[in-house]
Amino acid sequence: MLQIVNFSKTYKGGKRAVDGLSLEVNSGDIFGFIGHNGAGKTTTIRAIAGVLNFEEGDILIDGVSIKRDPVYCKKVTAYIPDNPDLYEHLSGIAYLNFIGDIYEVEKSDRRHLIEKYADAFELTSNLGDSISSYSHGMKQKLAIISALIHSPKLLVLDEPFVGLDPKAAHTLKGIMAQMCKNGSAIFFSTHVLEVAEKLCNRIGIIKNGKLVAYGPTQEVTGDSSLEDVFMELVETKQP
Ligand SMILES: Nc1ncnc2c1ncn2[C@@H]1O[C@H](COP(=O)(O)OP(=O)(O)OP(=O)(O)O)[C@@H](O)[C@H]1O
Repeated sequence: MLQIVNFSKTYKGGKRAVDGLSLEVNSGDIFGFIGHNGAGKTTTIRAIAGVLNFEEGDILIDGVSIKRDPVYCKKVTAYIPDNPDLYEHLSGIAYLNFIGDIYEVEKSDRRHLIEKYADAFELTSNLGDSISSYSHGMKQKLAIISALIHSPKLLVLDEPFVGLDPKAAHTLKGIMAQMCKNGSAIFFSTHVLEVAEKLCNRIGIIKNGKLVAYGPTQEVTGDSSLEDVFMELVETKQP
């Protein structure tokens, strides 16, 4: 579902944030992308989501290069940034309908999905309120619901559990597992290694823009915990 092929990104000013990254996430996978602050996670995620241009390498979603057909790729992908930027002057329900219109979600499906996910995240009674009155966590829940209502083939999340209360985090984990059972693929970054270890069937660890570990979670961790593996990889000095 997601193929990253030799992707590199150098920002203006010369910072090489990601260097020759290649990985695959298949339908049914929950892929955890782990790395220290500044490792290159958000850069990679923004490139997958089609909001960051890049020259080197390619990214394919559902077999289609985002350079060749960015509209198709955006249509089948949902992206939830770590700090969602929503239209604050809209009410929650107006925002969800706006997203539903953009993704051409049929009206009766839309109503059903909004009800289902707003109930799951306990946001139903707030949907009529202006987004400007929402707390950070409520905005994050709304962004998550807006991503789920168009049933993406690929769900991309940047630090999804930061800012969510424990119940909402639990709900999101359940929904992610269910989506993968139904054939979607999920790619998310996290600093919470226990969550990655429990939730992800595959993981990648990025260090200074390079992938230093990658594969099925159990193969990457072996007999150690993910935390031990991560600390060892991150603390090892590069030659
Ligand atoms: N717009 C930019 N211009 C220049 N350098 C940038 C820009 N955005 C990110 N960088 C640099 O690229 C590197 C990777 O940043 P990125 O945001 O991808 O890291 P990250 O792994 O998401 O970190 P964190 O865990 O702190 O969110 C960092 O050294 C950062 O300073």
